[in-house]
Amino acid sequence: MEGEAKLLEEPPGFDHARIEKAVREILIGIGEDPDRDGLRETPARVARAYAEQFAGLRQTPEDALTTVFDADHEEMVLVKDIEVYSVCEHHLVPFHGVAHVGYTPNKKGQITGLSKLARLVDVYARRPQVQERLTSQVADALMSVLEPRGAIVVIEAEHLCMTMRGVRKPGAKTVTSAVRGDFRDHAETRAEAMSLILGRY
Ligand SMILES: Nc1nc2c(ncn2[C@@H]2O[C@H](COP(=O)(O)OP(=O)(O)OP(=O)(O)O)[C@@H](O)[C@H]2O)c(=O)[nH]1
Ligand SMILES: [Zn+2]
Repeated sequence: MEGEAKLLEEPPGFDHARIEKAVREILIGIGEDPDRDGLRETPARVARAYAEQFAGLRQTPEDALTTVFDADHEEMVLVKDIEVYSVCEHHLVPFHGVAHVGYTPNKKGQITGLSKLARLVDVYARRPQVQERLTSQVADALMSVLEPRGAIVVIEAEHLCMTMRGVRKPGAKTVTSAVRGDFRDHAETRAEAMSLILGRY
């Protein structure tokens, strides 16, 4: 699948004990005392938080796009401003922003539940990511599961690794897009989607 991350064939089950052990080591590594009151439960808390933040590693797009309806609608469907939280794979710190996800139903007029598009974003956002891959994975998954005539995904995000550390440029926004099918082939369809995304309609 285009843009698909190279993951382990079968990602192992989530290993709480291993994460707890590693977080304890990190605390020691930064010069902290992992046995002091405030930190004693931290390794277990981090493991629970990671189980949630990285739940997408154990999910497939089919888990998200569970509902497909037949509707007499072949025009564009776009859900914009879907809040997205992910974690950059370089520094394991968050990047967050909004995703806009659209598609044009196939000739059979098959559509999916609107919430399912947001769930699909989460399947890929809840993994160590780069924004570019997240964007194309959502577009490719939509194409392969729903088989629409086209798909468009635009993500606007701020990366905390550029804000709170490193180059320290708060406010810098990264915009990525992936267009498939008729959004790639027809400039007018793409322009219509972009004007809906930008609120110029
Ligand atoms: N293309 C892309 N780059 C990203 C993303 N998230 C973080 N990065 C970048 O990944 C790069 C990693 O660069 P390195 O030079 O290996 O790491 P570093 O020394 O911590 O880099 P600085 O962040 O510049 O301090 C940085 O330029 C980050 O801004 C992303 O989603 N997409
Ligand atoms: Zn980063």
